[in-house]
Amino acid sequence: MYTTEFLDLPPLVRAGGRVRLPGSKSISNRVLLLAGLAAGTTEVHDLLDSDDTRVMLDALRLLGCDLQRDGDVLKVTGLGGQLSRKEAQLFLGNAGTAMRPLTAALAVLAASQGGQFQLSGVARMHERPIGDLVQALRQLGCPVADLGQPGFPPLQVGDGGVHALNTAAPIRVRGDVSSQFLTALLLALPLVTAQGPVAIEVDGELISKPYIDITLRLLARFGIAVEREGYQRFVLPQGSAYRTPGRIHVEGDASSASYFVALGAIAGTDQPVRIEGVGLDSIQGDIRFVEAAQAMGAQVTGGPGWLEVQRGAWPLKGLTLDCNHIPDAAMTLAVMALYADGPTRLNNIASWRVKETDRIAAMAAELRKLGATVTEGPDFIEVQPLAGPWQAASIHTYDDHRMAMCLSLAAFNPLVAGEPGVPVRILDPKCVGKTFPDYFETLFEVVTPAADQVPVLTVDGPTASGKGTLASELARRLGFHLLDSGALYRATALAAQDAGVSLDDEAPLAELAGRLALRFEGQRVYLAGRDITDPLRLESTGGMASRVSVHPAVRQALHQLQLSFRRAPGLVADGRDMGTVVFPGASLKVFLTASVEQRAERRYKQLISKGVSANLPQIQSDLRLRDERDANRSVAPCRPAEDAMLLDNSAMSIEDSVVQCLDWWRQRRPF
Ligand SMILES: O=C(O)C1=C[C@@H](OP(=O)(O)O)[C@@H](O)[C@H](O)C1
Ligand SMILES: C=C(OP(=O)(O)O)C(=O)O
Repeated sequence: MYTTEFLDLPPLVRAGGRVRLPGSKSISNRVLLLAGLAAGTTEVHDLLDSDDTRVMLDALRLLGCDLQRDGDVLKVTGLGGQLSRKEAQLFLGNAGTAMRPLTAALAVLAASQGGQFQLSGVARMHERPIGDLVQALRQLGCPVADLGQPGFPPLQVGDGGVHALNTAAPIRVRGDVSSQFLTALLLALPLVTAQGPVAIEVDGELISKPYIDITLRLLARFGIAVEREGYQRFVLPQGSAYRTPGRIHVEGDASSASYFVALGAIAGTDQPVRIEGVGLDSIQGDIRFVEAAQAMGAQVTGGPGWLEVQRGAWPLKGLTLDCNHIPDAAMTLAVMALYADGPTRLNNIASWRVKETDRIAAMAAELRKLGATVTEGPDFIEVQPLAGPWQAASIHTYDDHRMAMCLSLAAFNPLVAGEPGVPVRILDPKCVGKTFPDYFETLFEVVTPAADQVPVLTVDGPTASGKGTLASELARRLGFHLLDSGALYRATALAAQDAGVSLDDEAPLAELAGRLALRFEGQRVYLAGRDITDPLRLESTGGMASRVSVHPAVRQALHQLQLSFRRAPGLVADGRDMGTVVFPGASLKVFLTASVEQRAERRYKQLISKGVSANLPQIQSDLRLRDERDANRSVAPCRPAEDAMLLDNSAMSIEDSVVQCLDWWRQRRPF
């Protein structure tokens, strides 16, 4: 997951390949709660691992459920309807699928067994309505206290006492704010059917109906057959009891699939975008996003557990659609609308206003930043395709995973072949952690950036100038790949040593460099499968690398390998000729220097701290020698590029240097 302050997406042109989706949030949290309430152990396969499921798991653990991980399987041993703890404070983040159902289940359990639970979440959760559910629970006779603003979390359910519940009369609940209130009652009320059946009646037009279908299907898997009259009246039969199915599989998330369906529809594809984990047989209502995407032009085929998407009509076709049945995936249509031939109007989406953020307002504001004309109303949004050029925009994401994922699709803006397009900056990309922590990594695996549009920042400088530390910190803060080009020369030197090749023998050295089997894995480096991280850092290896790197043929052999590090979202390249030779078009070139005395002292301290004996005057004279050799070699001498920014860090902390470079970087970006 990218935890950077922002993530810059280069303009993207093509897509294709295979995507494996994470598990469905809606199924995961329902299954977890049902397994937690049931007796016995449920093996949950392919559970979503994200913020929303983590808060549910934490809550179940606090309530006394036993949770055991076994590879990809989670074994949940439930409470069997009996509270094992009578008090707990539960933090539920911004997960509606945890807050609403747990409120109902704990209200019922606390009232009937004597208990008291506090449920809270992030600030936005405390602005998301829950009053209709609270009212329904109070009708039933459950004590529920508002701990903040009435009608919103935080809440306290139960007061420690045992209360007789009024299950004879139908429980009425409003359905037009969120279907999760009805879902919550359906999941919780089997707990109070000992005396007789319990009926729920919906007031007003129920929204987001397909989510009720998911609830009913999963209840059925846990042995509860709900009788129903459409979406108006539901009856839980007397004696309903959760029975674990033993083993249950979570489908891939159909809402998450929408971004990749859109990708296939928008991007030119060499091969289709294949989406695995969810298919046309999905029990999730958001699978019907496929129909909307097809209506806009996407070519979609699919089967059980898979979908394949390719661009069909181009530009896409604008559409007008009642999106009440696909409230989450519909957001994706608003971004597809940018690529359409006419306006797109999404109707009946009032619930967008009370989700992770006010999504109608947020979507309108961010699409306008890209240059679109957007009209919004209380329950609709209308987007006109872009008339003029796209604007490079810095997109606010409002701590809303879907804003981040949807707006990433705006990076496909080089609509005319040959146009470079503009980058899109996604602020706070870690918000995708709610349902799809690796969204951006997954995206980068299947997209191709526009030619020469992946940004590069080079850091060149002499030995021990601190460029390695600076470059890796810059890469970390920008979420970019890192090329430590020195490591390639060092690895070549080690490979030569292994093969008994002389460091002066240019042709065989170049041959070795050309087929270097190097692999970088986090902080570790492997050469032909052997971990060379430590030998790579030895002073003696540095000296050998300096000798190897004077050979033009070796430099040439490593050139292509270095270029291959330039991948989305961007690259920080550290070395001696990154800005001058390898990436002459880099957006920012930093040439880092420090006095020989300073560098020698740093190196000296570094060695001493590693327990290696060192001699300061010796290090100084070695450095002078290497500087001279590097600066005066005929090929790619270590000198600043003409357009490089010089940074003498002799008297600067690492953080000061990082801040300075990020400042320059920001100035060069079009946001
Ligand atoms: O029950 C569910 O799993 C959900 C129901 C929908 O909410 P509303 O019923 O509030 O529209 C949906 O937006 C949410 O992401 C998940
Ligand atoms: C509305 C959403 O989440 P929640 O389950 O918190 O309601 C969503 O995921 O788009």
